[in-house]
Amino acid sequence: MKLLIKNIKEILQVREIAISMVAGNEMKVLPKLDNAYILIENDLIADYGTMDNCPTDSTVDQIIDATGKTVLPTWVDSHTHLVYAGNRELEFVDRINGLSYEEIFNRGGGILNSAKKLQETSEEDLYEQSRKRLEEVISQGTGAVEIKSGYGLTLEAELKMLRVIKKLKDTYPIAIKSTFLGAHAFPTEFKDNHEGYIDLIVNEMIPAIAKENLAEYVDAFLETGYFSCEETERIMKAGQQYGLIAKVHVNQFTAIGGIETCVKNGALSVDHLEIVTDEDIEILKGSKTMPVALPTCSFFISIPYTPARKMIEAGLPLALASDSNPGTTPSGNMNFVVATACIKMKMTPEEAINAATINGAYAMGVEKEYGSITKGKKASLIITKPLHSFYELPYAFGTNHIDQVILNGQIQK
Ligand SMILES: N=CN[C@@H](CCC(=O)O)C(=O)O
Ligand SMILES: [Zn+2]
Repeated sequence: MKLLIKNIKEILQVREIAISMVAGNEMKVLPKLDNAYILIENDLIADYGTMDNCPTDSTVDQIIDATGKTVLPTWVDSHTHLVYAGNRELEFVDRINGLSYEEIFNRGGGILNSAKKLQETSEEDLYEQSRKRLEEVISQGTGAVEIKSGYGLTLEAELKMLRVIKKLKDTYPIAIKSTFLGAHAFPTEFKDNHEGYIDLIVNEMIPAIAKENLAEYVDAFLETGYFSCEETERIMKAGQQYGLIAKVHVNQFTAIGGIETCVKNGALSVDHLEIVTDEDIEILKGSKTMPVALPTCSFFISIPYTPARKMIEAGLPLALASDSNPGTTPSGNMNFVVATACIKMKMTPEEAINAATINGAYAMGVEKEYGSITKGKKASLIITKPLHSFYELPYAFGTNHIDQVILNGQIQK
């Protein structure tokens, strides 16, 4: 099957030679091609170029005329919790009325509230609720997504979440990576027995998950009041023994040395980073760990934004992800993530698009297949409506600019 997209006004993120990520000043550059075509063969990008070299219509099976439109790789959302049960609208109103995220958690709300709901929800119902959110983000241009467990907090409920993620993976053309986040919060019964819960994670949950091959990554909420550096380190090390690489929630509210712990343990990414110290930046500089910012979480719960300018100017890479979850970011819309990063974090559109494509792909280990327009990569593309320029994507932040989404060569409805 050959699909030709022709008369494209501009193709963004064209990388003739595959790269794994961009850092520092390189993030300002978003290579593009004007008046161009892309040829898709089955699920892959077979070729691209300017219109003077476009293949003739008779050599292909299907043609899309993209006159006036922009084509870019689908978003890569490397941090979500989009499998969950119910929602937390009441806590949203509690926060409007003055309670903080921390106060709500201390009253038994927050993650524990979502865990209670999920434990009472059947696997079928959980799948049904979650697939709607997955379909929504696909229509919003996401072509690869990481999904975490962490609203189960018992062996049985964590397995239920991970099986739902697996079923989504087997059913939809979007690329999915799965992360075990049993260390999201201490269940009430382990409130005063942290060691007991870590023992359960290390001795029972991780081996059971590995046996069913249900996760690629392991995560923890490394934060004051949640998991300490030492507790997280124990979990990362246990994960390593089963081939699970760490991707960790860290520095959302406080800096307690978590970034150093994660880098030391070979974490693929450190995510949130609303609070970042100079020392953290130095530690990240010498590492292969991708920092990941979640600006729509900052937006929704009114906490500081990741200091993107400072980090990029120090030479670091940065990825952007949605954090889609019922508590701090009930949205998986990567278009809004990119716009928020430009508007609130002062990232340029070029930096933000790099962060939400190739750097996101690195942060979830799919950079060889996704994140750029490169021959041989998966044909997962966004075709926009006609735009004045691609700056309109973050500028007109409330407009749906997406005309069509193609995932692995398949046009989505
Ligand atoms: N901060 C930790 N975990 C999620 C939120 C969890 C929740 O409130 O349900 C996050 O990344 O923001
Ligand atoms: Zn998260």
